[in-house]
Parts: sequence; C-alpha cells; structure tokens
Amino acid sequence: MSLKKVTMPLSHQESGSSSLDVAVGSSRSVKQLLTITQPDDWHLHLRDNDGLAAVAPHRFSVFKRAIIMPNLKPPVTTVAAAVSYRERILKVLPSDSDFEPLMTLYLTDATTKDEIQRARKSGLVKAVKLYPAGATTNSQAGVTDLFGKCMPVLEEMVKQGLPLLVHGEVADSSVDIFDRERVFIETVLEPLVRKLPQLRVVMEHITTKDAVDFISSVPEGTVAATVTPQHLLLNRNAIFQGGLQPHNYCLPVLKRELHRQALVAAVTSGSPRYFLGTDSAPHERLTKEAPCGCAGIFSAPIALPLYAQAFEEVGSLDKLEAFASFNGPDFYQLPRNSSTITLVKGAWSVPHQYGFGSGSVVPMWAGQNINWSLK
Ligand SMILES: NC(=O)N[C@@H](CC(=O)O)C(=O)O
Ligand SMILES: [Zn+2]
Ligand SMILES: [Zn+2]
Repeated sequence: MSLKKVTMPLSHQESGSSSLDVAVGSSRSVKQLLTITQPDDWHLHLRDNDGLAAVAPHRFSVFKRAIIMPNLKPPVTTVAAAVSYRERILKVLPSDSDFEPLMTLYLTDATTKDEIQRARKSGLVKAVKLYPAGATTNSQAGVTDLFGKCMPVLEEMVKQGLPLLVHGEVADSSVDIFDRERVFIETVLEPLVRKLPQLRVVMEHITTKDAVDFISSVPEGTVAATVTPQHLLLNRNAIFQGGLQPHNYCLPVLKRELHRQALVAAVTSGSPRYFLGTDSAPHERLTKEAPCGCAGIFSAPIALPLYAQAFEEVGSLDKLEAFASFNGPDFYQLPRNSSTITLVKGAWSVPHQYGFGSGSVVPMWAGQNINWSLK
C-alpha cells in the first residue's frame, strides 16, 4: 500500500516533534496519524510477582520510562528493597525492551536521612512517596507525623534534590471523602510549601479545581502534578452510572464535572506544571467486584489513547506532546526521550478484561469504543 502523507505541524514549540499526518491508502480510506516524542508515565503501579508479570508487558512498548510506585506489601521503604524490586521488574521485560523503571521510596515515620543519601547515591531512586497513613491502597505503613518525625528527612531531600510525591488526601474519616484533597492542600501542602519552599513536590493524581488553583499559586518548578486519564474523562457520576461501578472506583475518588473541566483546562493550557501519570492500578477483578471493593483503576493498555481522546475532545491535541513527553522529564531534571510513537485515529472497542495472575483485571473503558490506537 502506498501512503501519501500530508504533514501539518501541530505546535509551534521549537523542540516539539508532534505532527498530525493524514495518510491516504490505496483503499481510499483516510487515516489520521499523530506522532509524538515517546512519552513517560510518571505514576505507575506495577505490583509484584504474578501481578507484575501480567501487567508489565502492557507498558513497555508505549512508555520509555515510568515512576514506579512503592506501595507493595511490604512497602518499598529502603534503597535495597527498591533495587531488588527494580531487578524483578527488569526480569519480566522482553529482552529487546529499553523500558526504564524509575524507582521510589515509601516514606514512613521511621525513614532516615541516611536512607535519603543512599537513595540519591544509588542513581536509581528518583523520588520519595508520601502516603498519609490510611489514605489509600497499602498506605497503612504511611506517614502519621509529617511535620514532626519526617521533617529532618524532608530537609535532607531538599539537600539531595529528591522530589516528594504526595497522595494528596487527608485520611481523617470525619472529613467528607469528596473534600479530602482540598483539606490536604489547606492543612498539609500549603504549610509544607511555606516551611520548605525549596522542596520539589508532585501532587499525584489531582482531582480538583482546588489543586489546580493551588498549583498555579506557587512559583513554577516547586509544585507540579500528575493527572490520570480517568480524572480527565470521567466525573463522579461514572461511579453510579446505571448501578454501582466498582471499576470506576479509585482514590482520590472521581469528582464533580466542574473539577473535571478544571483539570482538562489545566493540562491543555500549555503549563509545564502538569504531566502524564496514569496511576494505572490493577486489582484482580473479584477484589473490586466485592462487598468491600479495592480502589484503583487499571488503564495501562489504553492510557495513551484515552489521553488523546481527552485532549481531542477540547480541540487541544497539539498540547498532548508537552504533557505526555516534555513536562515530566523537565520537572525531574531528566533528558527528554528522542524516540517517537504514532497514534492512529479510528474507533476500536476496549477488551472486557485482561489476564492477571490466575484471574483477570478489568480495564478502564472496558467494552466501550475509543478513538485512537497505537500504531
Ligand atoms: N489510586 C488508587 O485508587 N489506588 C492505588 C493507590 C494510589 O495511587 O492511591 C493502588 O495502589 O491501587
Ligand atoms: Zn495515590
Ligand atoms: Zn497510584
């Protein structure tokens, strides 16, 4: 088949390689192709053991690098544990894969300054993750005394130039679940940024206009945020659409439409403060379809098409490349990727499930049509 290509530059960024191509095949079908610098995933759960073996292959062809979350059982609290987890990840990669796992440490009240120094020296650990104890999946060992016991460690992170990644919700059961991000910003993040203005912070998986307002109020390069596909495409109605939908339940929980719109406006604004972090968090189907179902949405196999759909819905495909491929490495002070990937426009139906150990995992958007796929 011969392809005739008409290339239209999508953005005016000098360093941008993003282009929208129209490929006309001999079958006279017209296809839109979107080529961008290969993206990275700045928030990913790869799990361990059987789960790792099952979900890992979904990542490695699309994303060049990923920040690997440390909320295993037991959590990854030491550099030694992070190094051995990294080796287990590398073992399940196909031999020709050049995927690079970027490791993180799970902050606890007992984390030491020495561990932070070792983390920096290792070159393999790129950040430290704060889970307020009880806020989300496997956060029981998380922090209970951030402004007390953890303060010397946070100061050491400033010295070592390691960013703090936060699950930005208070775990206080007296706070309404839809307000927990806003209250975290008011009671933890604002005071933290005031105390340690040089600490670089990533608010992970933001869900509210409050988070966007806070991030735009601080100097560039201090607080950034990852945004998931579910928080760009779904509002809280999706949890209750036609009955309880456990596969649309994640933490922080989906919010009102006004918050979704604020997130879409933020990621398509061209601001470098927002970058791609899927928070793809697989749980075996029966642990979600249960009387007390787990929080976490599995988006790995379809994440990039979902982001493309979200950007396209508001006519901002030209902003996808910076969000997916530039802003993350720039914040982490890592080089941008030099490889590219191509998305093809055309509807296809997302599978109802994927294998997961001896069971299965249901992806986001299961059974629904999506407009983009990977070439
Ligand atoms: N996002 C989720 O709902 N779940 C994540 C944990 C997290 O990122 O908070 C998980 O590990 O399952
Ligand atoms: Zn989280
Ligand atoms: Zn997560």
